[in-house]
Amino acid sequence: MNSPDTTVQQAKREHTRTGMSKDAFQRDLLDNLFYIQGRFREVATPHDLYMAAAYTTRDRLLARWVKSAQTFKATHARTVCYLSAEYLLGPHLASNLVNLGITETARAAAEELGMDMDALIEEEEEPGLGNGGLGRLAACFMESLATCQIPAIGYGIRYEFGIFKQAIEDGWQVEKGDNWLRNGNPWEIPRPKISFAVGFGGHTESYRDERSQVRLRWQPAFEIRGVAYDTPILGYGSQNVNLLRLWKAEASESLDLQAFNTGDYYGAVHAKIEAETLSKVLYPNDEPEAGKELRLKQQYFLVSCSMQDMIRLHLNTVGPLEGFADKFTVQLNDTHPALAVAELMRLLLDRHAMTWEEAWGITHKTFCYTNHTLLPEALETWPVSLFERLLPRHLEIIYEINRRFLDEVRMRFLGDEARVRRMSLIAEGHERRVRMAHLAVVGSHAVNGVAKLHSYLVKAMLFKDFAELWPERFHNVTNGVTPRRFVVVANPRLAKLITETCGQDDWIRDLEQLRALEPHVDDAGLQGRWQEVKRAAKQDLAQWMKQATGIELDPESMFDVQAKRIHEYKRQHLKVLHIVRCYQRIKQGQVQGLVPRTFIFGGKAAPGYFMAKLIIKLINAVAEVVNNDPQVNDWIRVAFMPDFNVKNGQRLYPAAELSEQISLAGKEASGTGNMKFSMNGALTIGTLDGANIEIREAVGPENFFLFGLTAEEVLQRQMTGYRPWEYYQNDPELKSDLDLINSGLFSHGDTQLFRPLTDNLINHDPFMVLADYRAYLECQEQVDRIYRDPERWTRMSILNVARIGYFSSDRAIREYAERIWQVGPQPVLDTEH
Ligand SMILES: Cc1ncc(COP(=O)(O)O)c(C=O)c1O
Repeated sequence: MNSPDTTVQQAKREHTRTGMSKDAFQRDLLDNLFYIQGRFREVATPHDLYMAAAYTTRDRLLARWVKSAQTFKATHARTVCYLSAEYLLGPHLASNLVNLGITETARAAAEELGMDMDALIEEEEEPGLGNGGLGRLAACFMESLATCQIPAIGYGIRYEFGIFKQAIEDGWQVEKGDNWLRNGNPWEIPRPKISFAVGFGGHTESYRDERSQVRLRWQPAFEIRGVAYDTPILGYGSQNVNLLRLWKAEASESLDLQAFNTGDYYGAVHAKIEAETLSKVLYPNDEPEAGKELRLKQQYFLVSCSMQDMIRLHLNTVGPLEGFADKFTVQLNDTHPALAVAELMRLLLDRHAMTWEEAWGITHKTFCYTNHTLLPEALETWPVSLFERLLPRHLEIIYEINRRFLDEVRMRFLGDEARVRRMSLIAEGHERRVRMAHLAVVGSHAVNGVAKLHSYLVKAMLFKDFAELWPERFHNVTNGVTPRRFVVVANPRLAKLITETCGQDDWIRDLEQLRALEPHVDDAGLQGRWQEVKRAAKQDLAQWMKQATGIELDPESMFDVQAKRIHEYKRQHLKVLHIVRCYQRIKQGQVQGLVPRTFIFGGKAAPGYFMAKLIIKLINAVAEVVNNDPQVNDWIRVAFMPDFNVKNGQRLYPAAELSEQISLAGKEASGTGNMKFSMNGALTIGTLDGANIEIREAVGPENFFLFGLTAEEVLQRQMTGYRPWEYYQNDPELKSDLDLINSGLFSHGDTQLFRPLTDNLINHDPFMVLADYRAYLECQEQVDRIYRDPERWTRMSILNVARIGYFSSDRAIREYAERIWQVGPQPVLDTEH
């Protein structure tokens, strides 16, 4: 062991701000506390300490970040630009410490100063700049891109208010503003000089250029500025740091000047405020809200800043724009940034004087598009009239793209005008609308779905006409999630056990290596420790839940969890019916075969989605009765975790034993929560939907609880006529469960409260809850049977983890890199340490 003297000297010798030893970290933590927070140890609040720890960690990223930028510039590295309206990042501190490889060092440094690193990590407010799966996928992809050493820039919007915070009052969801920047954000670096003007409104006009060619240009009515805020995204075990560049809206200087000069002080300030509303708030819906002008403005703001930035970078590093598509490949995360196709065309045509053919050649080679949903209500369209008013030049460009595209369709499919109408970028009707998905497909050279079944349905149904025209354009890349955040950070006990069992921690970088667990699956020692790890995580969650909600969970019971956005297609109400069935059976003394269970839900409902909010109320109403009935609460309890976000997800995944993935087959594109649960040793009860199918194949059908209609059967029933009331009438238990919900038992005598939900199920049931009810109950009985055999259950749990390696986002990123982006790694060399 070093003497104190020598360690202090070592720390001094180590670079200030980048030294990786405990002493260097400690010294810099105190420095940052003093020089950034202006505090000393005795008076520092937990928030001051968190800020100091965050800056100390960020300092250690910056050298790698600068090195990465230098490397990518010098090598002219091909770069992936990920365009996404959402990034659901989760807290940075713990994840950056893991990726730097200094979690234990930092912990020890903090401990010696009398600080608890876990408490500091808790202090961080997460940037909730996304709604759910799509935004979280973007965050996993950014981390995996850096881990796979692929140069990348993530472009998005720096919403001042992210996804609302959910509180539960009287069982109902109440939304609270998410002022996440209130206490400062130590992870971002503002770049006031990287800023672009974004126009709106006005008109287009023709003029003659210097070669007397007639050209078009746009004279916007007003402009807003987008200013870059950069966050470094570090890869695991690599020096590569990628850039997340988020745009904040500000008033343009010209607007300022005009208004102030005319003496209209109030008007000037007002205009400034109005400009800034553009990046004020994330739309809290999973689906687009029809006709919301601000949302279209946000989308254009994102793509205009991002495409202008790429062109700036290209001109600064590579030169002439002819090679743009060799330098950049741009991934459109759903249709929200699809306008980028028209914007790049505009910039190349109007600003850089290219011909249509030149500009289209580049644009088409640049873009790739990921589809995320088959739900018709989620397919974005915008009224042509709104485009005319806000983006007149883009509308002209879209019309021209459409004209040329439909000519191609007519040539290929002679006389098939119905097909032409179906494929047009413009939907005709009483209100003409721009189909953003069609714009994305036509403007991209690659289109992908996010799980095998989904990609198949994208080709066979959603974009059937397009797949017939361009079959080579369609791909599948099954989603993945990062094991760093969702195992190493979220579940350190499990990570330690895996590392000890496998004899190394290479699995963190190469998740397929989890296979090394498999030979140990019958080892009683491992099984015992595996159960211990799960029990400890359940106790942690129980403790948190008690403190957050007052609800007592029994860690000896099975933790059965459904956590995801609340949506009818995800069928949280199917799980409620199961709870009501358990309740009735226990009340009637039929407890044979039952296993004590804790039913845990988490998830937000879109603020305007009445049925989803009623489902939350129903869950809490059932919870109130069940949890307060001593006759049943030894057997079952129900808890709703408020404010399901990334941070709370990290509490849930490690503690879950049963993962509920029970959407109606054909509706869930992929799901990523399913992967996170399984990676943490939960067994899945699920339908053949989204990535469940591939998870089941990977972990083995015998280690997965399957039930329900297949996507094909769903289609057949829809075609032959689905009659939910027949299930209601013919299944006495189902009838009695629905009747009990309407009896007022769960609603203090109110027999009408849940009627909209139950009536909808009995009469319409668009997501076939009643058709799958019986199969679900039977499958749950099988779950109980196996849970009663802990050895068997644990074995299945270990096998789930051992075989889940495919669902790492590193694998997904490698597939994109090879099949879609044609981009390779560009390692950044460690020259300092
Ligand atoms: C906060 C949050 N919301 C939503 C999701 C998506 O869940 P699912 O894929 O089950 O819909 C996730 C994770 O995958 C998440 O972390």
